[in-house]
Amino acid sequence: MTTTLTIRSAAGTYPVVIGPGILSEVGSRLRAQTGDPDGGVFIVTDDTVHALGYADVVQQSCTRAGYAATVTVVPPRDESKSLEMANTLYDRMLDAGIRRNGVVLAVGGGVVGDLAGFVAATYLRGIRFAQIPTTLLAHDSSLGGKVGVNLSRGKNLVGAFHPPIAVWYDVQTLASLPEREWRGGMTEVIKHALIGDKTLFAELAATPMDRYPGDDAAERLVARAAAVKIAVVEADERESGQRMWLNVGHTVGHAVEQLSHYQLNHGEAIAMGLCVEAQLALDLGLADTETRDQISFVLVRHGLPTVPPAFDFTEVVRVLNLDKKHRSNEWTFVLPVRIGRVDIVHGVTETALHKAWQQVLTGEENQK
Ligand SMILES: NC(=O)c1ccc[n+]([C@@H]2O[C@H](COP(=O)([O-])OP(=O)(O)OC[C@H]3O[C@@H](n4cnc5c(N)ncnc54)[C@H](O)[C@@H]3O)[C@@H](O)[C@H]2O)c1
Ligand SMILES: O=C(O)C(=O)C[C@@H](O)[C@H](O)[C@H](O)COP(=O)(O)O
Ligand SMILES: [Zn+2]
Repeated sequence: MTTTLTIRSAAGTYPVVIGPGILSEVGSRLRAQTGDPDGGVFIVTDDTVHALGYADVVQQSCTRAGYAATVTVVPPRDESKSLEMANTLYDRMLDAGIRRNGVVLAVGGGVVGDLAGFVAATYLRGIRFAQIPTTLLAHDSSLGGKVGVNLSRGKNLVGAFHPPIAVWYDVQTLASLPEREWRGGMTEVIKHALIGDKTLFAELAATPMDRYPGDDAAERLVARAAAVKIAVVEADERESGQRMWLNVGHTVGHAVEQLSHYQLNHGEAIAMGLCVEAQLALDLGLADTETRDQISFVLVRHGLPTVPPAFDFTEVVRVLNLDKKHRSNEWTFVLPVRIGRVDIVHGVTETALHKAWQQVLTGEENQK
């Protein structure tokens, strides 16, 4: 079985193909979509994914389809999402003779997708790229065209909106994901359910899916979560409003992820961020206790952490001040109001956040 969704973007409509066995079809799909075998194919992957052979399968399929394809491997995880690594990739692309009509293929998780997409967005002022996700979390990162790298002072502070020409998602790659990475990806699935699919949220609360559930179930799960993201991105591709919804849990979560020096994975940090932000929504009178508790319940059910490390709160504020959603003099958060609805809230104060942060850290919220 294969599910095909589409995303309408200002740059054109692109397919999101989800199913088993897609890796070995990438070359023929690329050929069918772009028609030309010129310009070169530049495949980016990380060490772990490379060792699993996924990039080689993609490369061989490209060669069969008539492309000159090279594979470049970066170290795994967020340390590779840097301007330095982007610079290394530009050099490799020049060495490989990649032209303006070349294509970058990102074979990996969100790190490879964000990095390779950023390089594609900027090399020769922008060339085409396709996302070939291999993590559950990448059902989120591969859609919508946000690409970028981190600076030492903050996450995703340099980037672009550069939609891929296609997302080819082979769910069979998810079978090799370590459970911790599967669970991290579940955070974004839960986030999408929270934003726009109450039925999925209820199903996740009733039945944990804390590891790879097999090809068909994985395909259905990815397609349902992706459908929420696609609807939001189509309504507001450049994040002038509604797309900020996808940032629920991320104002606090990104700060936690960075302050952990990326020892927490993105999904773990966002799970903690969701819990603090759910408490904040309750404190501000925007959500009720049941909503807050449902959110932490479903996260715990999927083996996710809900309490951030006891970072110095002034450090949290320092990092959080650089969040891209903030307006000049006030903080902007996206807060869960009820299951199926999040709101953009301007003017959140440090005092309010500190109270919510402390409550989650000390477990005091459980007494309320
Ligand atoms: N652009 C967006 O819209 C968007 C959305 C969400 C997250 N992100 C970004 O995505 C990144 C997190 O993505 P991620 O969680 O996929 O992390 P990741 O890319 O670091 O992958 C997680 C780990 O899993 C390994 N891995 C990948 N595929 C595997 C497989 N099939 N089998 C075994 N191991 C595998 C990787 O080598 C890595 O060690 C963060 O940088 C986050 O900021 C971006
Ligand atoms: O696609 C979006 O928009 C998102 O916000 C998805 C998030 O899950 C993702 O972590 C994204 O990278 C956050 O972007 P940022 O603009 O907050 O850096
Ligand atoms: Zn995220």
